[in-house]
Amino acid sequence: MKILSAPQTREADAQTISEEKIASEELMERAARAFVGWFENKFTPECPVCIFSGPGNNGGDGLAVARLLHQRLFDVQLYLVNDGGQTSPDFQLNLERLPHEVPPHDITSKDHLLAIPDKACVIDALFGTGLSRPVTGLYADVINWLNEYSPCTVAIDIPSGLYTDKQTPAEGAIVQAHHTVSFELPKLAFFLPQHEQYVGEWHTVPIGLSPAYLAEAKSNFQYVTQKEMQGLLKPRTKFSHKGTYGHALLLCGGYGKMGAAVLAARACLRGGVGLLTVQTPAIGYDVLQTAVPEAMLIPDNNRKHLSRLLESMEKYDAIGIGPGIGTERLTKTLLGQLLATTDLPLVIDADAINLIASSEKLKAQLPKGKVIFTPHPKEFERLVCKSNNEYERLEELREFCRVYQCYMVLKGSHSAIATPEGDIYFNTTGNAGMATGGTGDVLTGILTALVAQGYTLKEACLLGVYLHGLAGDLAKGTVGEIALIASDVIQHLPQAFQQLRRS
Ligand SMILES: NC(=O)C1=CN([C@@H]2O[C@H](COP(=O)(O)OP(=O)(O)OC[C@H]3O[C@@H](n4cnc5c(N)ncnc54)[C@H](O)[C@@H]3O)[C@@H](O)[C@H]2O)[C@H](O)CC1
Ligand SMILES: [K+]
Repeated sequence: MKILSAPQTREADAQTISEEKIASEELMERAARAFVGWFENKFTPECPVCIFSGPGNNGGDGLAVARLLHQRLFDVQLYLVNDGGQTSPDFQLNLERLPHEVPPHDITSKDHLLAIPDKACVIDALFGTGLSRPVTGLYADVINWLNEYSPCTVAIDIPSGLYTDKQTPAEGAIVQAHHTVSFELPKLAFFLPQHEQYVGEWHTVPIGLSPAYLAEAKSNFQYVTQKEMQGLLKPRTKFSHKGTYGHALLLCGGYGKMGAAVLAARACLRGGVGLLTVQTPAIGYDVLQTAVPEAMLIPDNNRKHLSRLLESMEKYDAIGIGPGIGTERLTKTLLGQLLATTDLPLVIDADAINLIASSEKLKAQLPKGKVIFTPHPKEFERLVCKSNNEYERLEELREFCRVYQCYMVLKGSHSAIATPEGDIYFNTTGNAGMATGGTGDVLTGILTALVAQGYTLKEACLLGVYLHGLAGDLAKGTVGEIALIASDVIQHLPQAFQQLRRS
């Protein structure tokens, strides 16, 4: 699903109004009703509501919400914050529609701010997508005060002060919302970890924006939905056999790091691969054969580290390399030989990324259109570069994938999947419990399995990352976030496949 920029949101708005031949105030009413529908599911009328409206249409939404919540028996206090600027026509209209039981209180100085009741919910309707400069002055005073004293803040459309699709200048104040209820689609800003403290939990509510506009709009940013992922999942056919689902080769493990190999191998098998061969240092022989009996094992000549590339790779369909391999010189040589000789698709993770990061020669050997990298932010920094903020990092990510014609999964709370064409997809499954050792090895196993089964590299990235997160979410349901370990993710993969198939 596309993510729109702030100007595109305005265009979508305008096209909807013209196609449906409605007045803009009607779209605002729809938006307010959609917000109130969400709000009523979350809060009861026992909860006092304080609404802070700014001068534009986001403020107008706040006024309409005040009226609708009052009709639904909520106790509403309404504050109009204005430093002397113009108000929008739809703001004016909704001001006139307010019932007399909801008198607006003007806030034109911070001295006008009144204490917020302990159990109140604050609705932030100061600014939305029309924010045109960093928030300072009176508005910043109000935002800073809300951030300090509001027990619970729900932002309408976007936390006020946060830019929709670019870096917010450091001097701008930003609301720290607990919930953000965005109209129709999430904003790009919601997917960046640097904004977690502002966005809180985000939700979307449909307001019927023009489907034609949404279909035609060009955007390099998308987010992954369950429906799209369900469409990617291939069914198994009755007359299939293990050969139908590919043969994966995993190069992983090292002295003291055999766990990484076990996790990757188990995840690869649970990812649906037909056959799996694992090459590990000799020391891993007993470990792998005992822990993962379904996998075939080729021990390396070297006891502790991978050192020798297999002579023939013909029977394999995909190779995963990296978990637990270390950065020994011999292993680096093996990786160089692999990059230079193979025409198989490669999933490159962990120390294999670090090895490539340390060598321009290895980077130059990367086969075009054949590689998926799966770095976490530190590995990304080594492989690509450091960035000043997460927007800059997204640009660096796109550029790297374009130059090297590769795919990359930048792991994080909304993992970003970049393609050689310059598109970035944000994943929507997963949870903080997955921030634990070994979950990356699990992802490598899943991706390798999907590529071996014939999914394109892009499909494998999207589906694999989605399923990995979904399995993590299901695991959270049984063990919670704190105690969750990588093996729990593997254990819940079967359920994740089943849930996606059924959904
Ligand atoms: N399609 C939709 O999603 C719908 C969105 N709606 C809501 O409308 C806002 C966007 O409204 P807009 O009037 O364009 O912008 P804002 O309310 O965000 O603010 C504009 C207002 O504020 C002034 N301003 C901008 N930046 C600053 C600043 N830093 N300091 C002070 N003043 C500032 C600017 O000059 C204007 O006067 C969207 O988010 C939704 O909430 C509609 O309800 C319909 C559907
Ligand atoms: K807002």
